[in-house]
Amino acid sequence: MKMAKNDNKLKLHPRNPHRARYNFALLADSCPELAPFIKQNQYGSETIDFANPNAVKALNRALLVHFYGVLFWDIPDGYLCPSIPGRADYIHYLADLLAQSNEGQIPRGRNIRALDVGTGANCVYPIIGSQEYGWQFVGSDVNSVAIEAANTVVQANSSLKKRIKLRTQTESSAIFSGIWGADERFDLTLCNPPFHSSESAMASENKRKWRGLKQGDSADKGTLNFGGHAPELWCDGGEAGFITRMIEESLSVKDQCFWFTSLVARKDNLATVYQALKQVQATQVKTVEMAQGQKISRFVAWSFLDTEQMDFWRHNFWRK
Ligand SMILES: C[S@@+](CC[C@H](N)C(=O)[O-])C[C@H]1O[C@@H](n2cnc3c(N)ncnc32)[C@H](O)[C@@H]1O
Repeated sequence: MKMAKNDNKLKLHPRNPHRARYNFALLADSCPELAPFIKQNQYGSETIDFANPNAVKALNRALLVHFYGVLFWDIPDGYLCPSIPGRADYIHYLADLLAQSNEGQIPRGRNIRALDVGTGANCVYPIIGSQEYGWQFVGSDVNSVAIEAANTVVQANSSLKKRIKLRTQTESSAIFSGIWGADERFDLTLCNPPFHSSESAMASENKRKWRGLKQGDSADKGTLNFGGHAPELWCDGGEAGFITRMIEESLSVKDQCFWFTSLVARKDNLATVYQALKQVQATQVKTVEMAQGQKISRFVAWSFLDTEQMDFWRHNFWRK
């Protein structure tokens, strides 16, 4: 089992455009609604109040318009307002993963198809992936309100409309079944799984994080998930349970995907994930570490294809 490590753990991916400090003046030029939230911190630098969900939402809108040309983006009240820099990192490391099987070249364009499991109302992974690399995305979610909100964003932006489709998962315990067409191929699947195992576990963890935020921890790059509608953030079995179900289901579409991947936020869950991958006899398994603000995150990637099948795949599907 290979463990890919970053040279500098606290830095975002080299291609991540959010590596530099936020230039708030430039961002407010692109999105004037950010301006009223900009203030000076104790060192005289411009910042916003990262504990204020409206300020974080305005920052996200500014980042999405400035870096990704997304002219309209919104989420319903209480839904997950993601940290854009961290989400972008996962996409760039996925591009590297594909490049490793493509003579170092990142495959770009509409031939590359990705499935974002649990895309949420924010639809941020498909937005970043389609704008950075031209990939096509299907975003799935069990929450129909989230799917409707994501679809409103996609339909409002002509650059997204051609590349992103949304599908509702009607069976809450299913991951791929009901979403993945009989002959459908995906080059990648990605997922930021529901993390907590119950609503009460989520409430106590959030309380702890908010206390930390008020004391100034990890506020600068917006590493916390602001908002977050309860069912977005928890499921039976928590993160480990969700990923285990995904691994089990991946077996049924094993020849229709190049790399399956999922974030694993809690390091302690890796052992369970590796055990599940052993059970299904995945041919290749990689763990890729990423820096997300102050903490290290990671995703696990698995495939049922061997290198010969991967060569066949890229010649057939990526070179058209
Ligand atoms: C932690 S949120 C991630 C949202 C978004 N991708 C992000 O990173 O901000 C997890 C998402 O998974 C969705 N979800 C839960 N069970 C699911 C399932 N079986 N299939 C698809 N989505 C599911 C939730 O509704 C929620 O939107």
